[in-house]
Amino acid sequence: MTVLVTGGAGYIGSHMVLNLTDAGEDVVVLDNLVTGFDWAIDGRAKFVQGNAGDIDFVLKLIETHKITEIVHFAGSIVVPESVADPLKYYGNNTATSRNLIEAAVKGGVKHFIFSSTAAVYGMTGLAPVVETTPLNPMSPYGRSKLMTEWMLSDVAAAHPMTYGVLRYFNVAGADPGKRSGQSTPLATHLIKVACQTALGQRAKMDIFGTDYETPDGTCVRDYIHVTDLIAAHALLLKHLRGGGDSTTLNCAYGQGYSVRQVVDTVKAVSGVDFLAEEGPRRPGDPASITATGEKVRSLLGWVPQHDDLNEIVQSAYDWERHLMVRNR
Ligand SMILES: NC(=O)c1ccc[n+]([C@@H]2O[C@H](COP(=O)([O-])OP(=O)(O)OC[C@H]3O[C@@H](n4cnc5c(N)ncnc54)[C@H](O)[C@@H]3O)[C@@H](O)[C@H]2O)c1
Ligand SMILES: O=c1ccn([C@@H]2O[C@H](COP(=O)(O)OP(=O)(O)O[C@H]3O[C@H](CO)[C@@H](O)[C@H](O)[C@H]3O)[C@@H](O)[C@H]2O)c(=O)[nH]1
Repeated sequence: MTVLVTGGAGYIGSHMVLNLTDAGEDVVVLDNLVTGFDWAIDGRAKFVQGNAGDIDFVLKLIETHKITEIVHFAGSIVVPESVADPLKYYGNNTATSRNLIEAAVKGGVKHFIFSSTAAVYGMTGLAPVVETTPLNPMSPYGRSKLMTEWMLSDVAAAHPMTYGVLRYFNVAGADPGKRSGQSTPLATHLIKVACQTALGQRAKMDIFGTDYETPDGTCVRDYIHVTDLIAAHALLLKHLRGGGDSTTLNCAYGQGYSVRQVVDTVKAVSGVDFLAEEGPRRPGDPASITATGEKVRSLLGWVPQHDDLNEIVQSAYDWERHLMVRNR
């Protein structure tokens, strides 16, 4: 059994690679390094640089390395960028995934795990969503991911491949052993940006929108530690290998935090009272999105170990400091 991890040089994918290699699995990473880093790929995995949407290239990889499962992280991930440049997202998310799935079917891959997103739900109100909540994505990013979910469902009905879709909520934090973390210097994620500001890498940060219908007027998100998220992937892989049915699961804790709460937590953890300027809304942002995570707990026996905002922020902050030293 060899697992192909697309996007394994990126933030979340590199943590999946560590989880698999720590468990003694054979892993091939396919990444074009557009946002990822080769140094983030664990040395026990084989790295191939290339495009996950190149059918012939991927098919050859599948045959050469006897790939039995694909965990597909590769893609473009910034919600406001998808509003400004939708074709990039329909290209690198929907079309790339379509080609990768074709290669998987042609190569006889048994199981396929896909990184989907909370953004498939869109505007949902303040109540936590469940997997059956109607899907109404409000950004091209969310729609580009939902189309891949639909393709997987159709393909698995027609071919002998099972799949797992994991809808991630807001991922943050780093490997406890500091082997990887969110490393993109221009990342747009709130916790990353706030940590960079606390460390003086940015003169200030912006709070995008203070007039939302939420308790303090700023957007609410369900932040999940990357280690817990990857544990859900490992359990899902086990489920599929054991003959479990294809499934779609929210990955979240069921606890929402506002932008202001996150900024305050980063200030408390870092001890720095940095400047967070209130500004207009950012395009494509839903006001609030949280999920209970009940299905992933009951189906896979997932038990989060790091569901504490202070711990998540501390982990992200420690990684940011580590990166500063590393990049000096
Ligand atoms: N970060 C989050 O909070 C979050 C939340 C929900 C879903 N996701 C999804 O998780 C996945 C991983 O996100 P991330 O935060 O690790 O992002 P990332 O940008 O760090 O990682 C993406 C990786 O994919 C690679 N890549 C991109 N396009 C490729 C292509 N066509 N062929 C080969 N490699 C390619 C990049 O070089 C990078 O290494 C994405 O699919 C994203 O949509 C992320
Ligand atoms: O400098 C910043 C950055 C973000 N925000 C706000 O913080 C919230 C969270 O934003 P961000 O961290 O960029 O995450 P999302 O836009 O919610 O998207 C992330 O989380 C989604 C799942 O919920 C994933 O699908 C996306 O890939 C991932 O980027 C939003 O309200 C932003 O407007 C700010 O106010 N200031």
